[in-house]
This record gives sequence, C-alpha cells and structure tokens, in this order.
Amino acid sequence: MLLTYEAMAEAAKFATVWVPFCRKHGIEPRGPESYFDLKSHPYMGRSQEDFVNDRRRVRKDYDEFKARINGLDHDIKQRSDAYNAARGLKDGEPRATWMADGTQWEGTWVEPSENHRKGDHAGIVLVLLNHPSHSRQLGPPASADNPLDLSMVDVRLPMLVYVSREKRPGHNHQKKAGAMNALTRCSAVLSNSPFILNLDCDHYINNSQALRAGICFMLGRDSDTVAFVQFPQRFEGVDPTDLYANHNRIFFDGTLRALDGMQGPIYVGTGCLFRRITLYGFDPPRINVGGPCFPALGGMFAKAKYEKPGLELTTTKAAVAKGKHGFLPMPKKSYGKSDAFADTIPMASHPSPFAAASAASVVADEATIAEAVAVCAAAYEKKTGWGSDIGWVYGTVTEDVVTGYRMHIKGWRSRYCSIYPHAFIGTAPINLTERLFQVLRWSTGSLEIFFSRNNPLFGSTFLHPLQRVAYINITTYPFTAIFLIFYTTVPALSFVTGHFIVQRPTTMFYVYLAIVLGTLLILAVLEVKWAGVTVFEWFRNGQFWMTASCSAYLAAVCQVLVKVVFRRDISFKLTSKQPAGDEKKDPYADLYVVRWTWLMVTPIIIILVNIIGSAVAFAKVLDGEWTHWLKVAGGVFFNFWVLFHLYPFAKGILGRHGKTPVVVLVWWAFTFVITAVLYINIPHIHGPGGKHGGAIGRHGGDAHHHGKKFDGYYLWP
Ligand SMILES: O=c1ccn([C@@H]2O[C@H](COP(=O)(O)OP(=O)(O)O[C@H]3O[C@H](CO)[C@@H](O)[C@H](O)[C@H]3O)[C@@H](O)[C@H]2O)c(=O)[nH]1
Ligand SMILES: [Mn+2]
Repeated sequence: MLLTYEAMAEAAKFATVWVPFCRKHGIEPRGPESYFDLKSHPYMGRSQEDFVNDRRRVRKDYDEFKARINGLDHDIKQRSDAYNAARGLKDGEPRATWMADGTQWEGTWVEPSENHRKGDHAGIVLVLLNHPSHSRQLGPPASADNPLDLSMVDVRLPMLVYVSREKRPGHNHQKKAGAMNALTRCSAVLSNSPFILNLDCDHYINNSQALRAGICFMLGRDSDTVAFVQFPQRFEGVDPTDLYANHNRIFFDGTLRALDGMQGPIYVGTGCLFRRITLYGFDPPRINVGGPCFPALGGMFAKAKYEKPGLELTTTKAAVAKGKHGFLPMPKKSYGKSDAFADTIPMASHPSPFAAASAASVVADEATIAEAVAVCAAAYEKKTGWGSDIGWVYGTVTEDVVTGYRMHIKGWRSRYCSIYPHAFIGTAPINLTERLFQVLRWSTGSLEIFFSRNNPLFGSTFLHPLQRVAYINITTYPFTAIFLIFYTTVPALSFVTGHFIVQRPTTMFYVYLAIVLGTLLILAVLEVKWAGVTVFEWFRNGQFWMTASCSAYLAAVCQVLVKVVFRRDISFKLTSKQPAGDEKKDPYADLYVVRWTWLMVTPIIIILVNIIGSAVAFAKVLDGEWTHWLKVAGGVFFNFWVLFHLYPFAKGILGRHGKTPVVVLVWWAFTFVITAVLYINIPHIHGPGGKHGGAIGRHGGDAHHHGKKFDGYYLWP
C-alpha cells in the first residue's frame, strides 16, 4: 500500500532528527511514543538546558510527524483525485493512485483495478535511506533551520528500504514464510549483512542495546555454531490481571530458558536474530550437540558426513568471482535463477575474505534495485529449494517452529537472550475470541508439523535427545484436548448418572497419585522460583491452558485430521490488533467484547456439566439418596476445580458484565441452585428415591444395561 510507503518515508524524515537526538542525550526507550509517554524524563546527556530545549523541539517535530501520518490517508486520495482529474479520465477508466513525486503507484490502488489490487500487483523496491558511509559523520552545529546542535553527534542512519513482493492471483504466496524468504533475498542483494533481525509487524524495539546483547552470542568464542538468538516476546496493552495469559510467562521464561541449557530455544517467529547463512541451508562448522551429557549421541549415525569441513573456505576467491559456486550446500539452481543473488551467498558465509568486495558492493544503484525486484517476483521460487531446504519453511501456519527445527536437526545451536528493559515489545490479542483463534492457529500449525516430513520423531541424530523430546511435545500438545475433555466432564457426569468408571481408589492408586502430584508440585515450584513468574501468573497459565485445550486444541485436532485426510489447506487468519490511540477511552475495552465463535461451545458445555453435576450430587445428599457426603464433597471439589480453571473464560463470555467478578459467581450459583431444586422437586427425574437403587432406576433400562454389561462401572459412593 502506498500508505505504508509514505508513512515509512515520513518516519525516515523524522528519524534524521530523532536518532541524533537520542544519541546526543542517551534517550531510552528509543520509541518516541513510549518515550514521550514516560512520566519522568531522566536526563543522561550533557547540560540540562540544552536537553530541555532539544527535547521541546523534538517533541514538536514528533507531534507534527504524527499529524502528517494521520493525514496521509486523506492526502493520498486528494492528490490522486487531482492528478486523475488533470488527466481527464473518462468514465470506466481505472483511477490510478499517485505518489507525491507525480508517478503512478505500482502497488495496490485506492480504487483497485487490474494489476493494482490486493493480491495482484507488481513487486516494488524503494530505497528510503541509502547505505550510510563507513566512517563517522558528524552533524551540523545549531543554526536557523536546524535548532539542534549536532556537531558532536554521529548522524548516520542505517539503510531503509520499502519492499512489497509481487503478488499474483492463483499463486500461493506462502503467507509470512513467503514474505520472509522474499525479504531475505532482497536484503542479500541490497546489503547482504551476515545477521538478520526478524520482528513481526506488531513489534518494536524497546531497548537500543538489544542487538548488541544478541550479537554477543553470535560473535563470541565457540559461537560459530549458533544459528539464531531468540529473545522472549513481551507485550504491552494486556490487561493487568492478564485474563487470557497473553504474556505466556511460563513458556518464555521457563520453557525457552530451559531449552537454552540443551541445544537452544525454539524459534518463535519474532524477536529473533539469525545468522544469514543458516537460512541458506549451510551446516554448522562443527557439531557439538549433546553437550556434556550426551556427547556420543550427537550425530551418532552421520559422523562421516562431518569429516569434511563444513564452512571452511574450500574455494578460492577467484573461483567465486568466476561465478562458480563450488561450496554452496545445495546445487545452485535450488537458490533460484538470480546469479546476482547466488553471488552474495559466499560473501555472507565468509564476510572477512570478502570484506573489501562487500564494502564496494554496498551501492543501491538502479541495476541492484532491478535485481532486488526480480528476486521477489511471485514465480521466483518455482522449482527451487525455498520453503523446504532454504529459508523459512512452508506448509504450516507456524513456520517459526519448523524453521528453527530444521536448523537444530543440522546440529546448529540457538541461544536465549532475555534482557531488561525488554528488547522488543509487541501487541497481543486481549479479546477472548481473537485469543482463541490465535491459539487455534498455533496448535493447528504444530500438528501440521507433526504430520509432515518434519516430524521430530524422525529428525537427524544431530538433534539433542532432550531437544527432540521438546520438539515432540511442541508438535503434539494439542492432543491433550482429547484427554482433557474426559477429565473435565466424566467425573461430573458420573454424579448425574450415578455410575463411576473409575474404580474405588486402591492404595496403589493413592501412591501413584501422590507421585504425580508431587512431580507437578516440584515442577510448579521450579517454574515459579526459577523462571521468576509469580504464583498468580502461574495459575493464569493453568487456567488458560484448560480453556484453550478444550476449545482451540480440540478444534485444531479436528482441523488437522481433516487436512491430513482430505488435503485441504488451512488459512492464516491474522491476529487482530487492538486499535491504538484514544487514551481517554478504556484501553481494555476489547477485553470484554463478545464475538461468538463455535470455539466457545465446548468450554460452555463443560462449565454447565460441572455445575449441574455438583448440583445433582448436592441434591442427592440433601435428599438422602447418598449418605457418604464427605466423599461427595471430594467429587464436588473436583468439579469446582475445573470451574475455577474456566473462570476467566466465563468472565470473558459474560462480556461487559464480566467486569465485576461477582456476576460470574452469581450466574454459577443461580444455575447450581436451579438444577438442585429441579432435581429434588421433579420426581420423574430423580426416580422413586432411596440410595443407590434410585440412581439406577432413574435411568430405567438403559442404566441397567450399562450397569450389567460393563464391569468397569462402579456404584459410588
Ligand atoms: O500473511 C501474512 C501473515 C502474517 N505475516 C506476518 O506475521 C506476523 C505474525 O502475525 P500475527 O497476526 O501478529 O500473529 P501472532 O499470533 O501475534 O504471531 C505469533 O505466531 C506466528 C505463528 O503463527 C509467528 O509467525 C509470529 O512471529 C508470532 O509472533 C505479522 O506480524 C506479520 O508480520 C505476514 O507477513 N504475512
Ligand atoms: Mn502478533
């Protein structure tokens, strides 16, 4: 969209003031919006007065910048209308969208037409800021049109390029993975930097030292085997009680950190620093998988392959210059038709011998840009290794997990880098429906990987054994839904029917139960103590896990089975972003907006079943039908345990009213009492009464049939 491009152009212009200002005064955080939102402005630079003046000036620039961005939509339309009018368009002729410099925009038009609509437009590469010089470049001193004294500040800005890959109808563009691959090739041609930072469109950099922190893991001793450095995802705009566990603290601060002790964290799609060559399918220079515990297991069956040097320079510079690609890990044709792109690969793998050459190549001239457009053509990847052996992997909606996995099975490591202030911050869906769909997408993606050629059960032996366990877990976890559905409904249903499929507990059963519970407890303590999450956050995770498991995971299992059986593709529904701005309004308004989806059906059923189950049990005790009220209490407690987990969900579907927790409890109590009263008062439901017999009699022949046929059913208490 032209809007994106022009907004970027405005940002580039504002950056010429903002970035030097930040450097001069040591401003942190570097996001202007977050910085100007701060309550206090700790001063770190030089003289106070200088700072106050500069700050006032930049603030004014920033406000103007924001106003211009907000006006862009209108400006573009007005400008285009003027140009179109000037050209005297006849009726029915397509109405072009015009750039500020008076040329037609090649991408999507405001009024879409052939070759200029969403999913049907040319590839566009526009350089907004060109390569900076290699040496320091001090700014001008203060003057009339430049009120900031920048004479002591380096004013260079990094290269900034707008890229929109070619889109054609009927062509599978492979969503985010396809976008990342096009960008990887484009940046290879334009800059070919050896490291790539990948951020989602809804994330920003919050700590200017983040890259320095991450790159340490790449450049340090022995770190030539590190493929990527993963930062935890952090979010803003989440409600303070984190009703739907958006922060995912256990996953980021527990799981990813723990994996760091093995082969490394999995790749989670954003906030990740890559070594460029790993995306090209290179093997690591050495294999050191297995660590001190399992050194023999690393690459057990594949040793021979690694006797030859992996990344050692086996070709002379001259040979590369002649266009021979002797030491590419894959045949040249799997990288696509662009020779210019293929030539960048050896330079990315061995920056040092080519330092002079790559320094000279950093000019974004017309030919280079034409090449950049060519490598993001829609048809470029036809009959190449992109999406399978090279770059981001296709065929799943969680391309992140599988892309990291393919690196790990080659023996690459990854590292986890968590710093404070948070390196990157993003937005999370705080609406229940959006959140459920997000989890549905993740769980579907995981299962897709399980049912693909990237099933971790069959990955190479370069995968650390425990890392493999982690990958199996991450590609099978949605199956927990099947068990959880039984776990959350059968005990409550047993109260209603009076039949119990679980045996009267034996001593051995209690022993096992104690072991399982003890393990869970240790795990919980470790997670809380060691990952640094609070007990409250820990509970939230558990609550949301149950909600997601009995809705999204279940749906994912069904969806993927359909895909596996009928070969239907699954769509990537972009997570809705909370509309920004308007501070006066409730920032969490979206939290309680109810948008119905069939994903909500199962949790609602489970809630009802548990309330009704315990109400019936209660009624049976009141009625004298059951006498072992202590045992009944135990069962009812279990039902409440389930309800307690589904409490945030209930709060969410009650919408606006859910803001007061009392409403949920009132509703639950109401349902409970109604059920109990009905049960006691309607004789034909609860049968002729009297102890166990009543329970069977109530269901007549049917229940008898069950009671007799299956020895597995027990009457209890
Ligand atoms: O067709 C698409 C869809 C998405 N994106 C990008 O993918 C990102 C992730 O999409 P989003 O809707 O924000 O989903 P989230 O659930 O927030 O994303 C998480 O889950 C995704 C996998 O499902 C990962 O790719 C993301 O990195 C990870 O943050 C977006 O920011 C875009 O940059 C595209 O480029 N093209
Ligand atoms: Mn996102």
